[in-house]
Amino acid sequence: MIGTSAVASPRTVRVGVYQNPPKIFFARGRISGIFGDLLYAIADREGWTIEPVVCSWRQCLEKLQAGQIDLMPDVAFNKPRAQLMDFGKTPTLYSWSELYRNPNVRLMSIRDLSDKRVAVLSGSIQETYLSEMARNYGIRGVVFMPTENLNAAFELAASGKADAVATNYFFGDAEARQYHLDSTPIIFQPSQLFFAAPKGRGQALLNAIDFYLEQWETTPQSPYYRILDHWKTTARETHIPVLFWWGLGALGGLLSLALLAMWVQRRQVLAQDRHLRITEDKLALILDSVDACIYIKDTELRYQYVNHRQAELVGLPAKKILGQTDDVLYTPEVAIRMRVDDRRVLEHGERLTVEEENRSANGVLRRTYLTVKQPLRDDDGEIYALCGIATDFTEHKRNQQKIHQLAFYDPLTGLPNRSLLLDRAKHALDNYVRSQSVGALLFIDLDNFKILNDTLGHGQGDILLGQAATRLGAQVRHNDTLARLGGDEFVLLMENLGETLDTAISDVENIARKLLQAFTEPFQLDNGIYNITASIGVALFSEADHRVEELLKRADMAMYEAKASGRDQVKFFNPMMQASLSARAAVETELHEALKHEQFILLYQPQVGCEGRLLGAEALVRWQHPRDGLVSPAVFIPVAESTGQILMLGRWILHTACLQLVAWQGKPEYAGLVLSVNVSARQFHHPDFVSEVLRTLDETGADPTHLGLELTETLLADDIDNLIAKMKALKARGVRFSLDDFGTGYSSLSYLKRLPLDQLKIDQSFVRDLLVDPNDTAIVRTILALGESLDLEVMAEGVETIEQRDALLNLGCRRQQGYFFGYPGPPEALLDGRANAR
Ligand SMILES: Nc1nc2c(ncn2[C@@H]2O[C@H](COP(=O)(O)O[C@H]3[C@@H](O)[C@H](n4cnc5c(=O)[nH]c(N)nc54)O[C@@H]3COP(=O)(O)O)[C@@H](O)[C@H]2O)c(=O)[nH]1
Repeated sequence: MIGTSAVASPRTVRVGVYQNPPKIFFARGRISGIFGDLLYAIADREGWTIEPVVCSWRQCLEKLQAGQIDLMPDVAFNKPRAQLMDFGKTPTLYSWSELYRNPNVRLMSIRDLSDKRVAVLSGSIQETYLSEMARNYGIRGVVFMPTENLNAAFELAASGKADAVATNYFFGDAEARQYHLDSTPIIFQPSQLFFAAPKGRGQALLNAIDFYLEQWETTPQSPYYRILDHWKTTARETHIPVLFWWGLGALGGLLSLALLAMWVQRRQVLAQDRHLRITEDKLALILDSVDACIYIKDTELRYQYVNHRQAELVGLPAKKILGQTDDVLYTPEVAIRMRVDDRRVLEHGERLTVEEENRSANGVLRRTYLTVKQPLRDDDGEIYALCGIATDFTEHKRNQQKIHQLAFYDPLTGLPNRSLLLDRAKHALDNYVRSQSVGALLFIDLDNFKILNDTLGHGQGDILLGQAATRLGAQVRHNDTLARLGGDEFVLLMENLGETLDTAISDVENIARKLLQAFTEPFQLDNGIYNITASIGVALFSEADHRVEELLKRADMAMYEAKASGRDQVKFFNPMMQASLSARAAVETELHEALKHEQFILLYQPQVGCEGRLLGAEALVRWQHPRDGLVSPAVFIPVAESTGQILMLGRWILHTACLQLVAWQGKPEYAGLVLSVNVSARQFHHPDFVSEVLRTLDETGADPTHLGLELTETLLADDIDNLIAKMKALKARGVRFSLDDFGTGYSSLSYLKRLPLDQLKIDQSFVRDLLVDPNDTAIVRTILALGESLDLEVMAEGVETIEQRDALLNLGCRRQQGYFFGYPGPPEALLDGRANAR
């Protein structure tokens, strides 16, 4: 995620480590725990080598001040410490402290601390804070028992040598169970935990740590959250970032303390405490200034206390709320839901965290609250009330939804994107394995969408895609997932189609037909209407091997079959397609060997002009397969193109053709011939294509003016300016260009005019039916006229009979190629063949 390093200086960083799991501890020679993992994640990116220095908390503090270590993790910020060491800007964790008691000791409020022995980590923030608190509250006789490490403190409390132990919540919650200590309601001092460095000597390290923390803490997928997750500190069920929980926890801790103090004061009646400095009024002031709704309800669910924010939410003054129940304040649905939750708290003593959606007082603004409800107990542990703290997290929720939307939905159509589809498909397949209820994946691809994009522009293409998504969406069942994979590709995932294959197939067929019908009406674009069709490939779950990728591949193959059969069709994946897929995979594997051992040859087919004069030849590659003999390029060129092997093969073909040209240059009868070489789109688009051709010409010494490159119309679909630039660079050296298979694809006239072409080659399909289909005659005539107006030569290919030859001559097409003049053969055969004879 991070592209640049914060400081980028490789160095050894000495880090103090002490036992305080899960935040930090030393295990197997490494620093472990949340701080440890974070530090290593940062060190990996910064090139730091971490050198752990094991020490007790106090020793670590001393070493840090003496500059014997460079970093100390897990240090709570306070002003005195800030005099002695430097802190980063971004807190690493948010925590609070808590007291854990020996089960034989009664410890319900801070007042009970009187004459108690409290074990604390020596020099810790808990020691300082508790002694200050005891002094402020006038609590006498508290004896602090400082220990070198937290485990020793817990041991003291467990063995009865101390009555309680004070520690941070992270460590305490996990350890208290092991030592059979009970947690108490006494929680205090929310704190922010940092990495600290020696005063004035570690700013660069802290900056680097801040750099990562700042970014990671605002990014849900970052290492920060992964690490917290790993140490089980995130609240998975609500997917709320851990920071939020810590913030809420800290607030909760503070408020609980305040509330508790307030109620304890009230209940312990003015009792003995003349020393109590914090009055109820002051606490109410604090509670009113907090940005959260706080309330207390008695066991009859009547409000006993509401703070200012809660009164605002309800829209009544606090005194009008007191004594009321939710039935009077909220809509019946909200009141019922609240009552159910409140009962759980009061009757079962549960501490609940619930997400609530309430309307504001004026009933218009809908806000989302994260509410913590907890029971309040008296000295005997009896529940006498509940306390609720509701934090408005509407903004957070909105942001969360935005992030989710961006991550899993396609912005153009609002449909699920590829990630969400893959996730749902995986669940669907898992479900299929369990239930055997058939499902299907339909791959929907718009026909010739590229033409729309290229001719009317991407803006119009987007409009059509949006409308297509709406039309498709209207046809699908509620529980199915319609997704957009990208471009003009949509996928429909259908589940629970029943257990018999026959019904499933007919259901899928029905839906697929409806999807095709959705395209029968023209689409309304900005400047008029546009007709388009779609092709659909279907793969059924029952046929797949339970892998999403395989299922997608099969549906994709079936979709291509639908296109090959004339488009606007539905095809189901069948084993024949699988066979062709396997054969293709075999070709791909064998091509590696073939390229390594140069198992290819070039054959040359004559191209003739007036009176059958030999003008040149087209080089056509063949694979001399050691087992299968001569293999047609129709079998292996498409595979080589899709795997990229065409790049290596193309280089060999060009090199061999150039060597042939050089051989001809020495022989007068061949010297004037032009040799045409087919170039695939992938080859041409390679950034080094031009330099490779020029280098081959230079290395072989072939005359560039006798080399022709045959490009296909598919090339014109991509970045035309780049295409023209490349052609011009080669043209400058004299290389010639033909547009092959002309008439089968689509070529915009404006493009054609800009391309530095020499020749159009009429596709053989038009020549084949020239004598029987007047349309083909018209097409050939049009291409010839086009060639004339653009000043381009026109060559017809696929001429097999004398009648075709004559018909072409009559139409004015003098340049011809085809079996009638000669089959592709060895170079010597060019002059021996019929080319000469005709
Ligand atoms: N990128 C590269 N592609 C190549 C190369 N060599 C061939 N190919 C492409 O493979 C496809 C099949 O080629 P091939 O089997 O060689 O067929 C060519 C001719 O043999 C065939 N042809 C020629 N005359 C006739 C005829 O009278 N009748 C008839 N039925 N077929 C005939 O046409 C093919 C030539 O097509 P074209 O290239 O479009 O001029 C084919 O797409 C080749 O392009 C290579 O080296 N690189």
